[in-house]
Amino acid sequence: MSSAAYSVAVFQSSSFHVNPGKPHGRRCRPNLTLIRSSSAAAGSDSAAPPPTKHRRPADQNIRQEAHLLHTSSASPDRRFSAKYVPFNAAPSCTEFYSLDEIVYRSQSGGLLDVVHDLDALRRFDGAYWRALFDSRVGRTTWPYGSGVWSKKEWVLPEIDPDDIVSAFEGNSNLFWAERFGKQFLGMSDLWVKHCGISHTGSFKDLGMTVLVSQVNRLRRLGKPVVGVGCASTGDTSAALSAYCASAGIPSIVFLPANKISIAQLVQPIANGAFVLSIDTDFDGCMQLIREVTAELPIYLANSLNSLRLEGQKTAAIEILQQFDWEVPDWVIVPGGNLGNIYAFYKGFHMCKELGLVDRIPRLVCAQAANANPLYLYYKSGWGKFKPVKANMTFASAIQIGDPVSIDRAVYALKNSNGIVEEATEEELMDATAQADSTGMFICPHTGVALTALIKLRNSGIIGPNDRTVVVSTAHGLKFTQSKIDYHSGNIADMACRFANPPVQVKADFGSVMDVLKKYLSKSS
Ligand SMILES: Cc1ncc(COP(=O)(O)O)c(C=O)c1O
Ligand SMILES: N[C@@H](CCOP(=O)(O)O)C(=O)O
Repeated sequence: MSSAAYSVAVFQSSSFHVNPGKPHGRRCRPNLTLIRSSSAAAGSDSAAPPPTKHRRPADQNIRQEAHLLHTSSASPDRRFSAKYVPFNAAPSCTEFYSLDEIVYRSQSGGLLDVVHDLDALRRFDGAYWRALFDSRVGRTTWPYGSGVWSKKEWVLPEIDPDDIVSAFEGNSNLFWAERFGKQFLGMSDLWVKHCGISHTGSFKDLGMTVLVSQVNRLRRLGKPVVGVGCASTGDTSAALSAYCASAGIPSIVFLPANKISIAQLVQPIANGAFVLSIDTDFDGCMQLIREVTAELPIYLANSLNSLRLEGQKTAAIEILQQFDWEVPDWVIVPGGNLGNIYAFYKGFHMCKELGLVDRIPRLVCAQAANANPLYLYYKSGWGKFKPVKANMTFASAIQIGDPVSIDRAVYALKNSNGIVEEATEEELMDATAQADSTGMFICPHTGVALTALIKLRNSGIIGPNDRTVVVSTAHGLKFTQSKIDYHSGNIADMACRFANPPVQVKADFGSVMDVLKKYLSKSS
C-alpha cells in the first residue's frame, strides 16, 4: 500500500467516514461507515503479544495525514463552500466575496456575514450531521479533535487541514449547576457552559482558531498579510497572540491602558505579541485598529471580521450536542462588542435549518449597567441606537460603549424572541460570589449573565423547570483581583454581602481552637 493510501485508510479507521462516492438524497439515512482499524480487522492470535499499533507511517504526523485526505479527489469537503455576503441583505442582493479576499465591510459600509451553501449541506439530513459531529467528539484526529473543527463542514469547509491552527479548543464542559440552581433559584435544570475553560481562558479561542487558520492560508496564497491585529479588553488579545504564536505569525494588540486585568495583560506579552498600551478606552482602541488595518497590511482580528463568528457559533451547536440534540429553553450570554450573541443565534439557527433540531432557544443578552448601550436600545423599544461612554466595571472585558456588532445582536434577539437585561456592579459581584460559593469560580461577566437569570427568574419570565444555559465566557482565574477586592470588603459603596475573608489567627493551639469552635457552632 502506498503511504498516501495507507494514511487515508488509517484516517478512516479513527472516525466515521462519509462514503464520498455516494451522494445522499435528503431523506436517505446517513451513510456512515465505521471502518475498523487494520489491526483489529486482521484478527489476532491470543497467544501472541498484541501488535504494536502504528496509526500512520512513523515519518508522518496527523496534520500531513489529514492534508493527504483533503487533497485526494475523494475528499468529502469538496462538496461544501462558504462566502462573505452583506449582513442581512435583501434576497435580491448579488454582492459577495470569496473568503480568500481581505474584506471586512460591504460596499455600503455595513457588516458582512459568512454564508454557507445550505443546499449542498441539505443533501445530508439532520440525522447524518448529528451522527457525524457526535462521532468526532473525544478523538485526536486532525483537525476534528477540536470542538470547532469537528464541525469543519459548517465552519470553513474549503480550508486545507494543513493550514489549520488549532489547540483542540471547544468541547468545553456543560456544567450542571445543581446547587446554585436549587439554593438560589429553585431550579433543577440549570447549566453553565464553561467556554472559559479553554486554551487561553475564554471563548475567544473558538473564533480565533478560525481567523488565524484563514490568515495562515492567505499568507500561503501570497496575500499581503504581515501581521494580525486587534483592539481588546483582554481576551481577544490573549487568544490572538497565542494562536499567532503557534503559527509563527506576528500579532499586534491595542489595549486600553490600565483597564484590563494583569492576568490578561501578561498573556499577549508572554506570547510575543507587539503590545500597545494606549491611553484610551476599548472603543478608542477599536477606532484606531480599524484605521490602522485600513492603511497597513495588518489583518483585523476583532469580531467585526465575520470569520470569528463562524468559530464562536460552534458553542451553540455543542450545547445542543451535549443535550443529546434536545433544545434548551433559554441561553443567556453576556454581551460587550456583541459578536457572540449573534454567533450563538447563528449556530442554533443553522441546526434548525439543517434539520438537527426543530426549534431554537430564547436568547438573553446580559450587559453591565455601566456599559449598557444594547440594554438602553432594547428598553427604548429598538427606537434609535445611541452609543454610550462605557464606565468602569468589574466586568472589564465588556466595558464597551459602541459595539461593532450592534446590528447582528438586534437581529439575533428579534429572531429568537430574545430579552436584554443589565446588572449593577453590586448585583454582578454578588452573583459571582454566590456562584463561587457553590463550587464554581466564575468571571464577573458570567456574574452579569447570572444576574440576568436571577432577575428573569424572580419576575417569573424564566420558570423553575425551564432548561436554562448560562454561558460562562472567561476563566475566573483571569479576574482574581476583583474577587480579592470583594472578599476583603474593599469596594466603595458595596456591601459585599457574600464576602468570605480569611481569619487572621495567632500561631497557637488555643487561638486556633477558639476560632474553629466559633465557626463550627455557626455552621451547625
Ligand atoms: C469574558 C468576556 N465575556 C463576554 C464578552 C462579550 O462578548 P461579545 O463582545 O462578543 O459581546 C467578552 C468580550 O467582549 C469577554 O471577553
Ligand atoms: N471582550 C473583547 C472585546 C473585543 O471583542 P471582539 O470579539 O470584537 O474581539 C476582548 O476580549 O477584547
